[in-house]
Amino acid sequence: MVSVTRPAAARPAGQIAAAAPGPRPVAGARRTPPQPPRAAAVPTAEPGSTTLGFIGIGIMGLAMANNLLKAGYKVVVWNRNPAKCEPLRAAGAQVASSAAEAAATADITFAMLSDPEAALAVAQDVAKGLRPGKGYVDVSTVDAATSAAVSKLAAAAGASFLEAPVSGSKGPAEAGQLIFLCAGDRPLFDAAAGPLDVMGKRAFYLGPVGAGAHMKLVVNMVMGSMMAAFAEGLALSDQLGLSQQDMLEVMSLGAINAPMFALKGPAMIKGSYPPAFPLKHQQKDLRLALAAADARGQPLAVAAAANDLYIRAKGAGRGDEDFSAVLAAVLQQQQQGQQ
Ligand SMILES: NC(=O)C1=CN([C@@H]2O[C@H](COP(=O)(O)OP(=O)(O)OC[C@H]3O[C@@H](n4cnc5c(N)ncnc54)[C@H](OP(=O)(O)O)[C@@H]3O)[C@@H](O)[C@H]2O)C=CC1
Ligand SMILES: O=CCCC(=O)O
Repeated sequence: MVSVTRPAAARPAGQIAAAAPGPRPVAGARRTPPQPPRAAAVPTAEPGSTTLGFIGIGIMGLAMANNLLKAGYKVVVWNRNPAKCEPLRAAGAQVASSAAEAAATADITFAMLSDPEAALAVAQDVAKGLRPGKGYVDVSTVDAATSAAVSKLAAAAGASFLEAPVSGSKGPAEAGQLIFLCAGDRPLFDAAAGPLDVMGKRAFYLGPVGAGAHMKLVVNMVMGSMMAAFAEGLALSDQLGLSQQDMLEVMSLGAINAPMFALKGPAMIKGSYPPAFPLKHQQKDLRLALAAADARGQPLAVAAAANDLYIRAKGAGRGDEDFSAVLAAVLQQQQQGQQ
């Protein structure tokens, strides 16, 4: 993986910096509230010796954990519905009985969970297994406030924390071609370079906790709006008696060419939306991006209109289909307009 932002690993594999001793109590001094243990350095992850935790074995987690196993890392996994861990057990993973057990077993634990509520709930259990010298990397797409809350839980346990949401869907996850948008503890970013390299093609280090979440929400806000506009284009082409196939080809040759259109378009034309990126997650990302913009007084007129379409599609029972099923909401509106 080429990373513009990651320097060479800061320390040799396996070398753990000792935690600095806390300040001596001073007689007569005012009592200070209990401080969280200071985070000790996380050893650089190495295949063969490092145990990696993976929590959240959904569409993305399954592919990502599988790649870690294939690269030779020892992997311990946990999922709320334990049946989803079975393919990974068959591939050599250890299956933990709780998120806390996975985090207690692993040196660095990754989590790929559906939304802010899930990320926070699971982090509360994970924190019970975290210790100084361990790292927690949350790769779920959440808002910055949730990420900060998860970061605090890790810090209270003396562990290091990195938020690292990903760009790229099921295919790139399977191919180890994700793009990581990392922020938080820089030494953990360096220590996790190997696993990030196995799962992705590029890892950005963007700064303090919140920067990764924000970058992810901006990118997915644009993506959700693009997909909604694309769906409207397909519907309008059909209305105008044009070939949708021709529309795809014309778009593929011009400045608005995007891999997403070529990837999703042919199935959309057939009314087929096999889930790679579930529509309910795209709607969640638009909701979070709109809230982040609203908090800063920025209107997002296009994204807000797109969000309405995803809400309609979700309401029509399409939340677990691919986000390209937003076309179904466009077609439904089209039919209503014609009645
Ligand atoms: N699919 C994609 O293309 C991409 C998705 N993302 C983001 O990655 C995250 C996961 O996406 P994806 O894998 O597609 O989603 P899935 O819906 O396939 O998986 C969601 C995971 O979260 C778990 N989960 C949900 N609620 C809870 C809870 N309360 N407690 C414990 N576990 C819970 C699920 O467990 P269970 O199986 O038990 O329900 C499952 O493991 C989301 O934040 C999404 O926005 C980011 C980039 C691309
Ligand atoms: O969050 C999902 C992103 C999907 C993608 O980048 O293709």
